[in-house]
Amino acid sequence: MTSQLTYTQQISQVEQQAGAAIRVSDIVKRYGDLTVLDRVSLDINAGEFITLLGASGSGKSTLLNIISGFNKPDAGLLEVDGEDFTRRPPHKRGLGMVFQHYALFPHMSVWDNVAFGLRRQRRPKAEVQQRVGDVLRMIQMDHLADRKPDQLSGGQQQRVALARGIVFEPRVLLMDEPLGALDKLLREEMQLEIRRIHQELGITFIFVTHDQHEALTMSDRIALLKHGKIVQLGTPKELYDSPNSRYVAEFIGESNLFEGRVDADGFVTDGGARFGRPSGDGSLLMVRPEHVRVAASTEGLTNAAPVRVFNCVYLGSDMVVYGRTESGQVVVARTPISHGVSAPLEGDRAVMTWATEDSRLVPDDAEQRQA
Ligand SMILES: Nc1ncnc2c1ncn2[C@@H]1O[C@H](COP(=O)(O)OP(=O)(O)OP(=O)(O)O)[C@@H](O)[C@H]1O
Repeated sequence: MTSQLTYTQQISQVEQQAGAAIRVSDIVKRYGDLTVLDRVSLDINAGEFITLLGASGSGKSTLLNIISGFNKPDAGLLEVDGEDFTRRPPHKRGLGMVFQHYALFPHMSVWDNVAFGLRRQRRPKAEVQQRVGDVLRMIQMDHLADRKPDQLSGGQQQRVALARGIVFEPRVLLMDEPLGALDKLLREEMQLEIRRIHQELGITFIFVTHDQHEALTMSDRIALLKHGKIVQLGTPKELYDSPNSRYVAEFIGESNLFEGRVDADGFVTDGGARFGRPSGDGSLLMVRPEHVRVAASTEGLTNAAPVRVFNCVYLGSDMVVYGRTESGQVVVARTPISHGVSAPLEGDRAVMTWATEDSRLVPDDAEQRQA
């Protein structure tokens, strides 16, 4: 709902909302000759879960730290619910933070770790009791309140760090790779847990990760950064289905990309193959592996890429088939395993095929820059 409101409308709704709206306008950050953030602008809706995604060094943490106040921009404006926060010190911003290195006090119990900040602010005892109890119940750690951090698993420690971030009832929670130190299973469990807590609290979450899968799982919207610029902003589905450049198509999920051009009869690849004309604009035809089927012959197919199979990977529920066309292009198909269908063998000839409506035109990076 909120994503359809204008920034001004959101501001007028602030009283009823737990989360704050954030506007980043033309933020620039430089270190010497290196421009780390290059006029970044971003509107974050109140109550939204937004992820800053990008490769290492793309500027995600720098942007997050400018929002938190731990870093100062060289130019640009930061507004929180319409108020200028650009130069406001971190402790006066009222934003919660969770880092990858949870930095819990080792000599204090879980309870005391969570209560620490509130006690330092000299909040009344009853309020501290109430809030810490509520938050520990929310993160399902109330039964471990007396434990010390070294008696907890990594996932449990991260829950405590999360509790410390939300116990102040901030209107925004900033998280910098909070799951980076956890193993895959725990990470996936915590992704769902953080998503649940977001829904329960209704506050704005800004989450930094370099893991595209994590971003797709958790976010309402994703801002994909490259070299200090947001190259695409959208819902996970928008970024996955309609990437605006080769970079985005390759960063988010797996993709088959054919270089070529549209002509009167459809799409012709640089290698001379003909395919149906997909929607979109650009000189790359993209089709995701899960939309590619492996067929035995080209007969009756609009989209047919004959290949020699060079690898076939069994993934339990799915099978991934890698083929190479005569011109050397790799085409990947990911299909659910069904009984009675045998996997192609390495060295087999096969035909990779897809429905035209499952493919899409994507601008190559240079075209996207011109646009
Ligand atoms: N204090 C600093 N002095 C000089 N350069 C810095 C400083 N802090 C960050 N940088 C540089 O700024 C760029 C962006 O860093 P940032 O930490 O924002 O990237 P990131 O996308 O969060 O990467 P990562 O995923 O590796 O943490 C990097 O090239 C980094 O080396």
